[in-house]
Amino acid sequence: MSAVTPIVEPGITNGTANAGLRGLLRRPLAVAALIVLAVIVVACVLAPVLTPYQPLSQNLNAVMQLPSAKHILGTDTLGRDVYTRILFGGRPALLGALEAMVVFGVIGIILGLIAGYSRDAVDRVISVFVDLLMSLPGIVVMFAVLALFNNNLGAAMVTLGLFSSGGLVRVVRAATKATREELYVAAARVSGLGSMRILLRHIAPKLVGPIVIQVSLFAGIALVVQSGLGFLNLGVVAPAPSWGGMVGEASQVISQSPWLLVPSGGIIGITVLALGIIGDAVRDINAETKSRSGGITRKRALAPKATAATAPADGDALLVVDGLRIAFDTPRGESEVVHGISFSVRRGELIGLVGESGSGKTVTALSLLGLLPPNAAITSNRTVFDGREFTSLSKEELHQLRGAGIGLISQEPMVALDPSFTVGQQLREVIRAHGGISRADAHRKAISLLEDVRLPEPESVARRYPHELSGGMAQRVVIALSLAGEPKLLLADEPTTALDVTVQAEILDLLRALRDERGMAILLVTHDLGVVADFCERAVVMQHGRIVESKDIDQLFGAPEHEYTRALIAATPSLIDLTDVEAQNVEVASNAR
Ligand SMILES: Nc1ncnc2c1ncn2[C@@H]1O[C@H](COP(=O)(O)OP(=O)(O)OP(=O)(O)O)[C@@H](O)[C@H]1O
Repeated sequence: MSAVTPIVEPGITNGTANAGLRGLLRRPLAVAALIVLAVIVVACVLAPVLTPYQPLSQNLNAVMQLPSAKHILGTDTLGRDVYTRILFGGRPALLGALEAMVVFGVIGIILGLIAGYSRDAVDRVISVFVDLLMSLPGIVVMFAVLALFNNNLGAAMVTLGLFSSGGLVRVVRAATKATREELYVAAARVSGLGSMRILLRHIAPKLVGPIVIQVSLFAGIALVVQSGLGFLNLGVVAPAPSWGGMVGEASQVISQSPWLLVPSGGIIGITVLALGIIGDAVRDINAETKSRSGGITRKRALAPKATAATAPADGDALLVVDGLRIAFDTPRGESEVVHGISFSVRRGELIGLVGESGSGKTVTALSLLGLLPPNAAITSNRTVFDGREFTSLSKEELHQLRGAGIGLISQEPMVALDPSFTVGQQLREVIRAHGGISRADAHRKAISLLEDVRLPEPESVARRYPHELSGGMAQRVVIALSLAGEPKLLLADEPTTALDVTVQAEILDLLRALRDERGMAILLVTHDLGVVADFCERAVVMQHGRIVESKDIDQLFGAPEHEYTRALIAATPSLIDLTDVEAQNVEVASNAR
């Protein structure tokens, strides 16, 4: 066991220090906690000018007095002014907590950043060091240090900070690992920026939220430990004032003067509470920032607008989208990006939604799952999935649909995996969320899903953290996660964009094989006509938020009608030969008829 294990937040912030401070100032409770903390710190620092008494001066004629105008918090067993002793006693308490916090923060942040950013050997060495720190009984070591260093409180607090820093190293390491996989970090690396600059400029600011949470929570813990030492008359030795020592003295005379426990215990409680409130507020701000930037928020429902689009016939369609419009509320006003599109997906069909960047493919797909950010307004005449009209579904039903009826594979597999949990833990969590089964059954199903997505050594993969996977493996894990709810429709948003060419082909082969085995439909969102030609049976072509053409693949490539489709084909050189062949096929077929 480590000295103190801070609470590990799996979330990773995208917030900046400024946004965090603004968020704090918008929360009255957090502002009150900040003010209380500031007043306590300033009062302790300015103690000599805020009180006419000395902390050690005794008056045996006025012992254990209740608060009065002369002694606003009363006097103790030796007639010393309690208010004065609290002010002076706060100095070692706050200084000790600060020392522990600095050591905790510096070691946690530096080692976490280095471990998270470097690969292999350095990461492994730091991880072993952290494991070692966390396995040693830090509190016992702290007592040994006190004995060794002649009751030196500073040395004890440094020891506490060091032995508690393992948890922070892990949090920062996981957050750094996730952030370093972001596309913009890769781009910065490719553009020749040095590691130190990338770490300080691109990664460290993203970690401010989790670090502030951990450090503020630890500060409270350090203060309690420091007070505990004072209570045991260690570190700050009587008659010198310390908050813990004052609690100890008050508890000895609790039957004669119960009041004495109030100011000494109260100041510790108030300070720890203020630190806790600040930590909680930062955690809330962090979660809000994350959900805003991650866009995992339910869509804003509006009344459907009339549309000129023709409603597709349901027939044996699994999904029917009729007159879908998507608009974003932006600082420049409302901007409609999808203008009343209609299309359908048949059961078990491999269908492509294709178009250039910005044509509205992704927002169309995400709108089906309610995954657009809150500034999106979605309207449609009708959206029917598996015979059920979306607008008739309650929040809970729509939530169940996500993952169960419709699965999602995102562009960036690493973004879809939580860096703080192993593959097995994440799979088990999703499996158990879908069907209340036992842990052991969930584990068996997780392994079988990993086998289904053709991952070798599934047991070993299940034990790994996301950062221990290659891009192709991570995408297979994401596919396994999306299969956990046995969806009827899989939305695959550019599932191969982040992968190299050979892995891309393997992932597409896997998706095709899974469709054959499970009979689910796959809606592939892509800008790559080559992928569409290779994978899909039918394609819907989008341009500027409108569908310009929707056809079976042979027809689309053989006889493209719209000039935009022709331009897209012409811009994909590998397809030009294919279209010649397809054109001949279409011609032969029509001659035969
Ligand atoms: N949160 C948002 N706020 C405002 N506009 C947005 C938001 N998200 C997307 N858009 C706009 O919606 C339009 C369609 O975006 P979408 O991501 O669907 O394009 P896409 O066809 O998938 O392109 P890409 O392949 O580059 O992702 C774009 O003009 C984009 O700027």
